[in-house]
Amino acid sequence: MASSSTAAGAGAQQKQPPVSIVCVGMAGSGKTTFMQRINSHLHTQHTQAPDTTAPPYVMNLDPAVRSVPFDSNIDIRDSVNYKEVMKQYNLGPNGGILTSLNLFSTKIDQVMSILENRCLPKAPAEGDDTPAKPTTDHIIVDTPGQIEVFVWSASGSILLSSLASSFPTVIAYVIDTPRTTENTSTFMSNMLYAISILYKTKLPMILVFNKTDVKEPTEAIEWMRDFESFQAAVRQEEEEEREGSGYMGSLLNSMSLVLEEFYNHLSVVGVSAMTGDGVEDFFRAVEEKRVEFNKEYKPELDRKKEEAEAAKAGGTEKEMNRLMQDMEVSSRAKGTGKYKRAPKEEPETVSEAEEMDGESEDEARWVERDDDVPEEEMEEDADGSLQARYAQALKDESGGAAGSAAGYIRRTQG
Ligand SMILES: Nc1nc2c(ncn2[C@@H]2O[C@H](COP(=O)(O)OP(=O)(O)OP(=O)(O)O)[C@@H](O)[C@H]2O)c(=O)[nH]1
Repeated sequence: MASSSTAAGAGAQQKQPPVSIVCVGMAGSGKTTFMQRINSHLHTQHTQAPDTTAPPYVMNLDPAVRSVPFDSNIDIRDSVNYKEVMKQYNLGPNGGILTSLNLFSTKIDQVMSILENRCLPKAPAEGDDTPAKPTTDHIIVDTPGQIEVFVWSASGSILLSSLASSFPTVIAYVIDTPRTTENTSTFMSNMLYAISILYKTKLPMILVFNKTDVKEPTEAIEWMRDFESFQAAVRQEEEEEREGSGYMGSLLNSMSLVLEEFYNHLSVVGVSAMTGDGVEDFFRAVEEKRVEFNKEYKPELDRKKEEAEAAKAGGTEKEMNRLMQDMEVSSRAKGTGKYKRAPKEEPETVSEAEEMDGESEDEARWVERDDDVPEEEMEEDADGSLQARYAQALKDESGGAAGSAAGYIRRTQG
């Protein structure tokens, strides 16, 4: 406990943003029990060291859960009624969860501003040297048991990327150890699931082997660290005819070689959400991943964000230029704006007509609207106000995060 509390306390004094821990895992792996355990661990820590630690900020993103055994600061069920969504849109359970998440993610702007307000360290008043008391050091997030609905949906991506853009974010992939280590193929299936989540979310991941009170993850960890021991287990299963054909065995063997690189990117801890065993190891891994996030993931995320913003700004500018070109052409053609035509004076005498013919074509056809107005002001008046209005309209169209989130969902979900 000492090391994790020290890390949390030191983090607070340097005014680091809290780390957000997103718990994902298959149904029944023990996510909710694990959430309850880490929540109570952080509360106990805060009771013991109130000046250097803070209780966590808790979010529940599972719309279908009937009751959660911990208090949530933000609960998706407060904004979306899962049962109503199913009824109204005539959906099944998974469609209901997906649509509820989609509806919730259209409010991501509000959610993020609450999170930032409550969880980011406040800047001290000028001249105030006292170390800031942490608001919170951890944001913990529970997700639906249907992992694919969360990880593979547009709304899941929006929620995760929004979190990661404001806070160091870590995925805690909770695994049911006794079931996963039943045999090599179940183990491999679970690892492939983890790999798909790692590559989809592009966030640092901790493999949490849960239920260690029932079975220690020693075997699983050995399989990850040493592919030869995994291959030996595959051979043994084949000999015992536990796992069917040789084809399956050679596939598993090849996979174990391929996955070696993936395993190197992970932190692995064994915990028992039931007894609390291993929770300190988990928080040590979180601190490691926080550092890794800031060093490796954040620069990449920032680069992507800048690229997206530049592309958006570039796109808007291009649109604006095209629009302005169109406007110039049409105002030239129509004789409006700065190309407004002077009312044509009819020559009253032949000499007047000759004089008028002698004027340069430009002078005769295109005259400034008001000679007393400086040119820059004129341009602004003629085109600028319109330009500003169009720029505003384009800005409005591209929308804030919520607008773009809604658009993104519409586009990706059809
Ligand atoms: N023995 C043991 N049982 C556990 C542990 N953690 C969870 N369980 C049990 O596993 C079952 C599922 O736990 P939950 O926390 O509901 O799992 P979940 O992943 O949230 O499940 P969903 O809500 O369906 O996604 C429950 O019966 C828990 O009591 C543990 O560390 N040890």
